[in-house]
Amino acid sequence: MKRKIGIVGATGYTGVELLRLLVNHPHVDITCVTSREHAGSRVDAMFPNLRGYVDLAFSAPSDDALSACDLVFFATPNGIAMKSAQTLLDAGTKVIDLAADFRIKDIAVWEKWYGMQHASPQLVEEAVYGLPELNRAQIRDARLVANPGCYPTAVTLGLLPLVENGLIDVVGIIADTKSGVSGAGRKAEVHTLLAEAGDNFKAYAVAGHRHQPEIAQTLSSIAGTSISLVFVPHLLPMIRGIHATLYAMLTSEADLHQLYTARYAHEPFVDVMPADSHPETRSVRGANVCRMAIHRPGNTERVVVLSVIDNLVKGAAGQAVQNMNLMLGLAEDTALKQPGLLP
Ligand SMILES: NC(=O)C1=CN([C@@H]2O[C@H](COP(=O)(O)OP(=O)(O)OC[C@H]3O[C@@H](n4cnc5c(N)ncnc54)[C@H](OP(=O)(O)O)[C@@H]3O)[C@@H](O)[C@H]2O)C=CC1
Ligand SMILES: CC(=O)N[C@@H](CCC(=O)OP(=O)(O)O)C(=O)O
Repeated sequence: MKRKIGIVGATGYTGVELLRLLVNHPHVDITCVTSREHAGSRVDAMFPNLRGYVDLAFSAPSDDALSACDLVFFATPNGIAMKSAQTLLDAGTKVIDLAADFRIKDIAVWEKWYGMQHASPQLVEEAVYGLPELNRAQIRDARLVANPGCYPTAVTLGLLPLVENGLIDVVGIIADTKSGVSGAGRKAEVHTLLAEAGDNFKAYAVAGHRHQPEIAQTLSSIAGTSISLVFVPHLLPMIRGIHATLYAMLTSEADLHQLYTARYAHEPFVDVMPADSHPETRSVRGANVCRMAIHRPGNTERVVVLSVIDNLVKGAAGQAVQNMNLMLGLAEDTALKQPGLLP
């Protein structure tokens, strides 16, 4: 029997990406898609790429309607899923939040970075951080999954083998990251206008970005000690993609390429390229893949990892479907095996 799936916020960029991936999923039926602004409109009127695939209209979000689903994705701004999650879980509906409501375990830290009071602090401990390469077994048993942020996915996967093996200095790691404008969502904002973001390149949030504590939480818990990480995001004049350039100082010698290939040998959605390669964002466009390569410039103690993802796929909707497959006891790669879109 097919599982019933709901998507809250189905008119946003991650919402429509969930739709694109799930219409080809053999074991699920999308039964409820919400939008407050476009309630009553047909999905394929708004998204013609889905004509012939989806015979549904958007409805206003309602916990009653969503509770009839087996699993609900929240592809909504921060602070929305936390208001409905308890009701849905009580009704037996599993929840995956693509926003950050359940990512940070320390509620005071979350409230500081997200500027609001948490509405469901009782659920934060239970929520599983949805990075399958780290938490696969717990995700399988989870009712509530906090899908990781886009930058944290690229950065954490890029540093994981080094941190797990205690090979780098945990002070002074640098994550120099760049994102395409779809990372900012579909809502109208001046800084993502073509005339503002096009033919331009700039850093932002250097003083502090909410993904820094998310990355530090994960890496610190792996390292068993507090990690210090400088995280600098930049906005690139492209639509999809994240490129993370990660710098760390080695404290022990190891064959790093061998370490990475062994760590990710059985991971369906992590690709380690030959050492000294240069992964391109376009190679993962539309694909649920984190592609990376390891460098030791000048054979010094400095290691440089290059890690790329599509922010909307492995950075959001694709990773969410990967988590859904695990939570529903399905093959993890169902509906997710496709290469990136070149050129
Ligand atoms: N874009 C990206 O690359 C990534 C995004 N994320 C996270 O995923 C979430 C969704 O992002 P994205 O798709 O880009 O966002 P968008 O701004 O593109 O879409 C947001 C969606 O949420 C709905 N929505 C807005 N406010 C509410 C509300 N109060 N109640 C219910 N629905 C609401 C909107 O529809 P309507 O207003 O009509 O209801 C819309 O469908 C965000 O939390 C984002 O941080 C995570 C990783 C990557
Ligand atoms: C380019 C851009 O603006 N990116 C967004 C981050 C993406 C995002 O969606 O944030 P979450 O992953 O935490 O949900 C930003 O920096 O705020």
